Amino acid sequence: MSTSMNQVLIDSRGIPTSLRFTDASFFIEPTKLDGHKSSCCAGIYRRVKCTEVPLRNVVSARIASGAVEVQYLVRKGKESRLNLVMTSGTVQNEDNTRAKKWCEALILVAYQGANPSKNLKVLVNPHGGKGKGSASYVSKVEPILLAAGCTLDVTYTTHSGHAIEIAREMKLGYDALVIVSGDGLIHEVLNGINQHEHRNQAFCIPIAPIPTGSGNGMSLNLLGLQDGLDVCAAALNVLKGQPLKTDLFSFTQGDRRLISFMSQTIGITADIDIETEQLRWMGDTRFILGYIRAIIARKSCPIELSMKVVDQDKSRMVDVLHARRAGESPSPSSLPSSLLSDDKKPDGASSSHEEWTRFERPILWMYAGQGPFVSRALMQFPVSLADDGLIDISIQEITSRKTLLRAMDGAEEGQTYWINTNRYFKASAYRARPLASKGMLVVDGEQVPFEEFQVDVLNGLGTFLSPYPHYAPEFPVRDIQGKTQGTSV
Ligand SMILES: Nc1ncnc2c1ncn2[C@@H]1O[C@H](COP(=O)(O)OP(=O)(O)OP(=O)(O)O)[C@@H](O)[C@H]1O
Repeated sequence: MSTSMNQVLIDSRGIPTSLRFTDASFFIEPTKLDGHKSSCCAGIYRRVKCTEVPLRNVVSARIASGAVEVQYLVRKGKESRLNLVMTSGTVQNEDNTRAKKWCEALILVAYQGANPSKNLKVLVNPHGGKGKGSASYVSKVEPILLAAGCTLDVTYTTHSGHAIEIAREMKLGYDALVIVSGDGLIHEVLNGINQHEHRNQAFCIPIAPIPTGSGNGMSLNLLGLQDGLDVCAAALNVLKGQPLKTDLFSFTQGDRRLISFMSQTIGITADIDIETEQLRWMGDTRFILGYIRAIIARKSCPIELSMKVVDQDKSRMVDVLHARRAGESPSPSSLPSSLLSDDKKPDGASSSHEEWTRFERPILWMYAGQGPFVSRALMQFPVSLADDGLIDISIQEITSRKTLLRAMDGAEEGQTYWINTNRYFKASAYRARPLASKGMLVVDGEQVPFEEFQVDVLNGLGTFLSPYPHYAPEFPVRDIQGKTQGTSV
């Protein structure tokens, strides 16, 4: 029997079990005597069932009262969500000191040398999404964070705007801000940080969303489609994620300045958010219902829109995205000159990204922002990069009801789609002004009166925890006709 440093033998409820790890996985291998009872055969073991756990899913390993305890996250089935489980057993043929060393060695590789015991500020919104934030936090998230030995400073928000106050006054010593809610609370936290006495330092504390809101766009962008709505996967990201720098946006309207981290939207897409507020209990289905309602009404949105356009060629945007994912360095300040060549100038107008270009056509909606998903059913910015210094602007010109409804092909459970809007731009800034009666626009879920405003990019000011060096990979993209545009955009 191997007694290598990477293995210990335990007695797990009467079953001799080997625990070992490699560079990639942790293995639990129950063993039993191969048909013999004689002690002379005690060394001959037959493996009965082996469990392999990715090392990343290992949360804790320790010795407690002479027993080894390892906690880790596993899925019951390929498609199912993660759950925290524990394997434990008394140490066999080993002394406690060696088993303790084994636990330390496992944690060292499972955390790649990082400290598992983080100092965390946790904000829980009991009101977000279907109202299950508190229950999910207590039953699923907190046990994972405590298992890792984290120190938790938890606040349950009591009113709208509460998270702004907390973030504005918070201490700077936290390793991360854990936001148990949807995108709306992240928006509040970033706006609180923006008013912090030590703003720049506060912006460096990474934010880790735990998806208990309606849309949970940021969580989907960081964790991907499979894990983006899984609170246990998000808790694991708190422990194991690496800081990902993201652009933020400065939204200026008169004297008012807001930080936006995800999106600003005007027209039908804003109405969807506003008019389905009372359907919060439906989760993200409320957006699909709202979309159908809005398309039937098909209200136009008369605005004057000007942008500092950097690119408007979708296929080139996909190429740039792939190049960045393949490791090419970002080039926000040195955009390829080809992007600005004469044949690609927007609407034939003369343009460099320092010049304003007017978009003159009548529209149904405008969605500007970053991060592929705004909700599970809506991949609004599939070619978005986290820190390219640009804002993606998607504009739906007025078109037939039939064409618009066909976008719903992609809005099935587990499906995503790119509303193949008539126009998609990357810009360094934009301005919008209502041309008719003013309504509301929506900034990261916050309703704001639609009056003239300007948005500028704050390059790389935001920090989120992420398992990936970019937004999560492999977003399948469908266009409005339901045709696949690419599978790993
Ligand atoms: N205790 C509370 N009672 C009422 N509202 C609250 C409370 N705490 C926070 N809020 C407000 O709840 C709003 C909605 O939260 P959040 O946006 O996180 O969830 P959501 O809208 O369901 O999700 P998403 O933005 O992902 O669609 C926040 O903008 C915040 O102002």
